[in-house]
Amino acid sequence: MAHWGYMTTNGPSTWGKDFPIANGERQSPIDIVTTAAEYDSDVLGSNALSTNYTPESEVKLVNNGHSIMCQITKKGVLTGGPLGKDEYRLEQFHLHWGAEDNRGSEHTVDGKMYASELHLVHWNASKYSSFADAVQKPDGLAVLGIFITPGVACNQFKVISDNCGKLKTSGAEMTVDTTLDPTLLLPSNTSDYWTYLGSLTTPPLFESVTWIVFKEPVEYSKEQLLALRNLVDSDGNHMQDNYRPPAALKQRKVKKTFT
Ligand SMILES: COCCCN1C=C(N)c2cc(S(N)(=O)=O)sc2S1(=O)=O
Ligand SMILES: [Zn+2]
Repeated sequence: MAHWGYMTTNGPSTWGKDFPIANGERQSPIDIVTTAAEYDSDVLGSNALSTNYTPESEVKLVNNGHSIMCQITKKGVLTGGPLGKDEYRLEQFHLHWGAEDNRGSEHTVDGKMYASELHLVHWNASKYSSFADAVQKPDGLAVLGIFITPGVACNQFKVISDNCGKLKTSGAEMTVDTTLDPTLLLPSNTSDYWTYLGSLTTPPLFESVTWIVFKEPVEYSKEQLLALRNLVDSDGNHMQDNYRPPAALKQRKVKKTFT
């Protein structure tokens, strides 16, 4: 099987061959049509989404051939909002981005694409015994989606962007001794978000993700975005445009926590 990627020959339009769920009923990302999203005070309003992350003392960065990923060892927890009482544990975060600032995010808002999108991946530790056990369950994962727009540098992201040069090739890994507080990667407003039931946006495309996409974007500097674009993917090309375009909403409703 030719390895999946984002080129014409192995990109999102070809994934259905090896991963038929690509045309499933709850695929991600989606275009968020803001006027169609339903404000749902009781489910969402009652218990606010809450993150309780412990700052990492060292981070493991991996160029996995289709993104740059930061593996988390501390036991940060996400709960509340659409997740109810279940506690979801932070496992890793990674990003998707474009070759230019006008594209790169996976979710779009009324058709608008951002320059990049950060994904904090969590698994339901209240119901499952491990990440691998949770990854295929319909309520197994929760991913926070944060839009990224060019602007001032994000200090907390510096530990990743300053090391991209040493992670150039696919498979490269490194451990960096530094404190990283994942809370500081989030927008200042974490009350306003859209949420819906979806999937992984890369193969194996498991339909196991409760998506929480924040309305407020965060800023990264041009240099930080360029650092991402200089990474090299598993085909030896510049890792750019590693985003899946929006999938059909089908019979789903998007909820929002703000009016
Ligand atoms: C057995 O392992 C199956 C896949 C494990 N993962 C791999 C991804 N490519 C991936 C993409 C994710 S995304 N883009 O939907 O956040 S989350 C995620 S993941 O759950 O961390
Ligand atoms: Zn992702």
